Amino acid sequence: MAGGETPMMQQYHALKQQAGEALLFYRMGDFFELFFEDAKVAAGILDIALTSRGAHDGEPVPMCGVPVHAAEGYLARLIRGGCRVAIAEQVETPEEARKRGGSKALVARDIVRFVTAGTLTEDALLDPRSANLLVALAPLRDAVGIAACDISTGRMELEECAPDALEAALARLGASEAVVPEDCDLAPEGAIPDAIPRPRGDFRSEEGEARLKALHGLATLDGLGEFTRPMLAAAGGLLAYLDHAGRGEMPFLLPPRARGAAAHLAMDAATRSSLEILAAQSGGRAGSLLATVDRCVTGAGARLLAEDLAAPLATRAAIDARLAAVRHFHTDPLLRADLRGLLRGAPDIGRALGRVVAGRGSPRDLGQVRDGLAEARRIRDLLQGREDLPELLVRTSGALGGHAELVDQLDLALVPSPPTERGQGGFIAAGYDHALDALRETSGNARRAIAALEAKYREETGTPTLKIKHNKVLGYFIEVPAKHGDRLMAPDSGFTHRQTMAGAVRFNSLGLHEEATRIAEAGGHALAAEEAHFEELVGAVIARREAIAATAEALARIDVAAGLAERAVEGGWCRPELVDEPCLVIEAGRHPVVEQALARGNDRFVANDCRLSSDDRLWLIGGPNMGGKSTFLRQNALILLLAQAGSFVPATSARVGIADRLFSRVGASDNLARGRSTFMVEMVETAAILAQATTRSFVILDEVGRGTSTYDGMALAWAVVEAVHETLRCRCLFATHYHELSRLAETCDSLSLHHVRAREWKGDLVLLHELAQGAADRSYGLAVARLAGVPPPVLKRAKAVLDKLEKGRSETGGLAAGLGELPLFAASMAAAQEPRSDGLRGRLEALDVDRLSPREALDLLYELKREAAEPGDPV
Ligand SMILES: Nc1ncnc2c1ncn2[C@@H]1O[C@H](COP(=O)(O)OP(=O)(O)OP(=O)(O)O)[C@@H](O)[C@H]1O
Repeated sequence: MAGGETPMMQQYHALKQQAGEALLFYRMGDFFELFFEDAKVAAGILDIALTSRGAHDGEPVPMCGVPVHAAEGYLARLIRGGCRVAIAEQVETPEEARKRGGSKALVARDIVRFVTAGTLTEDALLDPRSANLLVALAPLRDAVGIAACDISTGRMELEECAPDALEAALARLGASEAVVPEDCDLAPEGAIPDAIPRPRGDFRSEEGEARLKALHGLATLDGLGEFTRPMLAAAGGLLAYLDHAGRGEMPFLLPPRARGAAAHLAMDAATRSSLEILAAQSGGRAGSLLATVDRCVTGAGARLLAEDLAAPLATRAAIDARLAAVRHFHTDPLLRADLRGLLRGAPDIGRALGRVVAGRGSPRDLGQVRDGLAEARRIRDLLQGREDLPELLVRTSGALGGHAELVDQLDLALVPSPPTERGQGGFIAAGYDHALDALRETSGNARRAIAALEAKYREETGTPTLKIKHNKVLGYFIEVPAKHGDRLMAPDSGFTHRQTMAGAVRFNSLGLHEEATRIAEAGGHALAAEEAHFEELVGAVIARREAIAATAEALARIDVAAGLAERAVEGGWCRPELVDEPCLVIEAGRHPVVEQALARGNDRFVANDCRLSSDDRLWLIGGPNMGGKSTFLRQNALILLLAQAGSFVPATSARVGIADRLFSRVGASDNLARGRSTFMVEMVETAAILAQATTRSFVILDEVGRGTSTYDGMALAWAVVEAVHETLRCRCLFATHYHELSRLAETCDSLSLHHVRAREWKGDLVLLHELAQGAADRSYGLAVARLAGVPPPVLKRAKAVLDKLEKGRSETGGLAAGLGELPLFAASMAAAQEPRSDGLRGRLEALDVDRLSPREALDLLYELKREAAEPGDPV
């Protein structure tokens, strides 16, 4: 700290040190000020003026500021800009400071909260249709614990995964903020770009267990589920960070749930992005599967749907339970319409509750809890009056009620539309508290008395322009235009002069003072009474927080089921049949996103069948560019994903064998940001499939190998198809341009050939988008190029080159000449794995170790080593 620093700057620097990397919002009166680098960063992001104040080390101090009343909007922009903000408030009034340290004393300030992307609860800062997750990662031995929470609704989940599955787990969660132990290098590059390092000691399992027990007042966690050490270590890191961010004020957290990996369909980051599940590859929600499927009428429903699609299920009973609920709403349009009507009016009680429990609730939040719970009860009545309700709906509707007492209390206590500001009062309903009513009556009477005074003074002074006004500085006062001022200035007028303005003079009077005092006193007491009621209502809500959160979750689940039913009716979707054997039999399947896009242009989507089964599990699909190969591949992956998420699917019938993992590699996309070439990405992703897929997986591969030279590409594609067929033995759709691969059908029993149809008509290419049996008869590259507007001279030249190449092919047998003589994949794998026999191995095998003296053993070891190092030795 510089020696000549003002006390304020000293205080600032001390706070900034605590704030660390976060921008420091330093409260000064009605503004939050930022200084030094913080000011430059904030001014840049917020596009506000950068000024300066005083000097530090002889240099002017850069400064910018935002008004406190508008701080939320600025905070939102800073958070979106990737910043974290520490809020330093004045923790005493200037009067208190003066009392404490004399007239020049500096008001004490302290950081009261860190605002970060993962710790938001404010409505204005959150997207109503997306969850906002904070995650903590704890590597422990050979596993990583993951703790994830959404403090806007209190949901918390713990899971554990292998380090190489971390990237996929993070891709599923899509957290807005992550914390990790300092000096840990588990981050798969780029997966958690801005992870915040926190003290290692926070990430200990004992710490996590102790914090969870303390938070939920439990002696043991056994009742909540089975938590592993890595899970608890991650929970420790998460809770410690929340404690730090809230400066000891913990946000709302429900008891954590353990997530088992086997319960869900696993998908890695590349699969998620290529299938465009929650976001299109262009970045936004528009064009994603979620956007096409989502018909939820509440924000909470939309959030739950996103979660369902991000983590589809892998157990039949759980999927069937969801499907039965969707079917119930699907077959009953009236019920669906009524229900959705009620849901539409239900406020987001999950998030309102989150704010209330975090101590940031407003009267409006209490009103939302009241209205949401009342609506939930209506929905329960609607559902529970019905017969043959599926089990999931019985269970969820059971969580909708039980709040009658609280709703009654809130109903009586609050006005119909309570304000977001609680400082002004006015939210407690008349009739709830007689003393409060009396105080309001008093101030109402006094207001009327003031109006009467105004009339009286006008008459007495003969000044019809006399007015009684009110402002923050003077309170109530009497005002007359300057030219009438003298009349009231007279010593015996009964008025006392207060202020002379350019065109008016202001006065006080005894009568006015008395009434004003009555108003102020009654008003102050009324505010205090309302505040006390607010606290008591908040207490009542907090006491039932877990039941309210369960209601919020039940409402979301019902909204998702009804929304999926609505979507199914709209698109003519069917209920899939889930089975355990590995098959995928889809009749007239469609790609929901492409179909919707085509419909906008009045184009029709051509539906196609898919029939994968144990003895026909690999389809090789050829055909022209733009023919619809990628679309077919993806639509089947999406149908499987939707089915396992518990949704109806865009097909006339679907029999889906439950998959454990879904892999999608569609096209080779550049990932320059991560410093890998197109082909490298393609191979890394293919390697991941070959390493991880099981017989229960479903894989779609689109033109693997196209990112390199023809020979290399075809050779790789060939070997990958063989490996999928022989080793992985999983269901797979494989699109390719390499005609030569069709020869694989001769050696691979469970592989069949298919193509997307096209026709040339009067020299033009007609793409039928229709899938047919058999290999593609020819390629249509030149025809597609013509369609795309490649100039005729270029096409003509290409045609000449093509003729020449084709002639060469027919003479030599082409690219695949000689491949027929290749040993089968299984045989070549067996050869590769056969134990190598050589001289060294032979000598070692023949050795009787027990009969060697130590000296002989050592000599022999030297000899063997020398032999091993000899050039040309096969070891
Ligand atoms: N079944 C279908 N019905 C109607 N239109 C379709 C269908 N399938 C694909 N299309 C249209 O054709 C376009 C190209 O489809 P797609 O990308 O699947 O072709 P492709 O065969 O994979 O092409 P390429 O080999 O060039 O990658 C799509 O954007 C869509 O507009």
